[in-house]
Amino acid sequence: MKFTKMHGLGNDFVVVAEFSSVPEEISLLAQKVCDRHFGIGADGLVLVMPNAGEADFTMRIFNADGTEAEQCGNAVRCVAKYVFDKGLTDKTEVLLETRIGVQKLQLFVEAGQVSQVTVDMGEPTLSGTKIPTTVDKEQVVNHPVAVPGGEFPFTAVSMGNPHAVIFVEDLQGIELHQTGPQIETHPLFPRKTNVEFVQVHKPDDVTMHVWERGCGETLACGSGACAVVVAGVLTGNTARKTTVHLKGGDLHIEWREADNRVYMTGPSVIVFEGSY
Ligand SMILES: N[C@@H](CCC[C@H](N)C(=O)O)C(=O)O
Repeated sequence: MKFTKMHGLGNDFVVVAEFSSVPEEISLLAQKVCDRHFGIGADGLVLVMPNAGEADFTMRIFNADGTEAEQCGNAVRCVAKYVFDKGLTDKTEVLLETRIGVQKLQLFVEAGQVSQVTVDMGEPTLSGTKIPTTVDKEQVVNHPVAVPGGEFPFTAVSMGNPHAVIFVEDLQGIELHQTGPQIETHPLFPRKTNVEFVQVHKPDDVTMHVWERGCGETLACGSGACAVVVAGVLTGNTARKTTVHLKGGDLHIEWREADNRVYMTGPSVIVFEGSY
């Protein structure tokens, strides 16, 4: 199987474009290739496939534990670079079908290669049961979650996948590897959740650390950064246009008032090619 190793701000993926549909044993394949000791090593396995409908391509994303995610902002940017840089398209506006629908990608090209991508990440879902959480409210804002590591007020946002966003005074005081998995698997979240801890420097400038569902700590999470800005606006912590600093670099996020959609801009990188 030919693959391309890519990353979006250190959130890394094995990208494969060899299949026309999802293979039966995809969960096992994802676990094997993502293993950092016995496989290639990645946070996720990404399939790029042809699309039979209005979109240009189809993407599916599988976490390192073999579970399928509905959405992945960093992987979407990687796919944009993959299809353009490899000559599968010459369009700079690409339609990509993911499990949450067709996403529009704007590609910025420098010297014939994609350097940055803006992704229309769609409208956030805020209804507690739709995210899903077990909290039956229109919005779940600063709701308490109690775990052995402490009690935290979280704001729940779905960007197609679930996120629990927690604003804290000092990120250094957070034991991410302890509290992350405790919140990820808390009964409040029937399909588990991604967990973002955020420190606000200025309303348009925040730092986020992320514990991802199905992967553990990653260096960046695109859908998570979008959820952070939505939660930031709902809680009065951030502006609608905010730079989110992650361990792997920066993302520029805008939750646009005019259309209620979230736009994410950031880079993606090809690291190497191989066969497995
Ligand atoms: N890193 C991704 C999100 C990947 C999926 C996530 N772990 C989930 O299970 O929802 C991103 O950049 O959005």
